[in-house]
Amino acid sequence: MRLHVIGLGGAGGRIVDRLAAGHDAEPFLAGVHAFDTDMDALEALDALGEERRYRFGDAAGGDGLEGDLHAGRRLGDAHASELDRTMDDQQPSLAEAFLIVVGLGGAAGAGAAPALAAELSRLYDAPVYAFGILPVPSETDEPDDDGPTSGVPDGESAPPTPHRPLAERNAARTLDALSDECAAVFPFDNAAWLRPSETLGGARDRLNEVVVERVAALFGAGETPEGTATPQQVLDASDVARAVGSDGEIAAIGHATQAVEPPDSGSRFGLGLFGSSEPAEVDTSAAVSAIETVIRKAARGKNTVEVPEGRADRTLLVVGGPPAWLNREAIADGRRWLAEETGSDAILSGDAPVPDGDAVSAVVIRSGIDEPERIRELRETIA
Ligand SMILES: Nc1nc2c(ncn2[C@@H]2O[C@H](COP(=O)(O)OP(=O)(O)OP(=O)(O)O)[C@@H](O)[C@H]2O)c(=O)[nH]1
Repeated sequence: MRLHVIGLGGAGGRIVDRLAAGHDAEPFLAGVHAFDTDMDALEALDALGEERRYRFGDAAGGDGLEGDLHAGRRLGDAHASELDRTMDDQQPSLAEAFLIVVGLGGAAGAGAAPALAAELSRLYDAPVYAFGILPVPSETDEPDDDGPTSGVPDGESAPPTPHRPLAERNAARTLDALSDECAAVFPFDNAAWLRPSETLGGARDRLNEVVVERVAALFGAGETPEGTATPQQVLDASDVARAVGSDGEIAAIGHATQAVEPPDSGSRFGLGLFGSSEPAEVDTSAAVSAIETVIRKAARGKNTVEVPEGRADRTLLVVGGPPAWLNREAIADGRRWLAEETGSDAILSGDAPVPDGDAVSAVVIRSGIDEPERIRELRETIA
């Protein structure tokens, strides 16, 4: 689908910069912008040139807002239409969906996100989704000279986790506001993805790569390069919209890939007998097993946010890979298995053929889920 992605604040900017670096040439990425009050943070971006980044909010004097969410909200309200106008050069009216990427514990991004979501919803028919990064508990801990939140001497070890005493409360408030303004919210639980020895500062590039990989896997799935055979069940923007709904519900993304031999490699299965115009053959049991494994891993592996009991009202399954590997029966079996696994009545599914691919992949979206534990913890901070 044609997606217009907006990164707000430090985290949002770094993530969309990485998305642009890895996926700029792909048709799903119709527009990318990074907006921040902090000039230095914007200048540190690599892939997004001047024309795709924009500093707003003169009142912030070119800096971040250091956690002051009220100030962030005021700036967001004052500048939402200016931010929308900044997007005009990338034809937002053609977008089939908008995705606002933002670190929920901050102030500049989290403050501006609800107002920008409201403005985009008011101006365009396309759904506005949010990808909201949840803070880690150690951000609110008091700095401790020996702990991971302290300064790190002489750059010997990983950069520290910045101290943000208001991060959890900002996140809880912003989640609520985004649920009111967005069609759906995809939380990403930094804490669940952080390894025990890591600090947020040291791990952020790795975490950002996971976010980018999932955004691309979901929103890039329906886009086949020109000249590709049409998939049997094309995934489009309305499938995603139906799966995640329009009421601001929380949704989780699972994703897995498994390497397979390209069908035209002429070795194990193809034997080199097929010309390029003939479909290559793949051993059926190998295809069935690859598809079954990848669907299970996407469903049971680590999701963007933990789903209590794995249960969901609605589930979307997208299976991708070289067309010869997309075994219809295995996909149908996978759908049945997933319906049982999630207790979903509605399982939507689609294909994402990758003609020259060397892996099969599955994306599983769960929507209509019980409240994840980490989100309950965050909400308790403002109860
Ligand atoms: N995954 C990930 N999370 C980040 C990153 N940077 C910050 N975060 C998280 O996002 C939250 C907000 O940080 P920023 O995006 O830097 O904040 P900001 O919106 O610029 O707001 P202020 O700094 O308060 O002006 C933090 O509390 C962290 O939880 C990052 O690069 N990757």
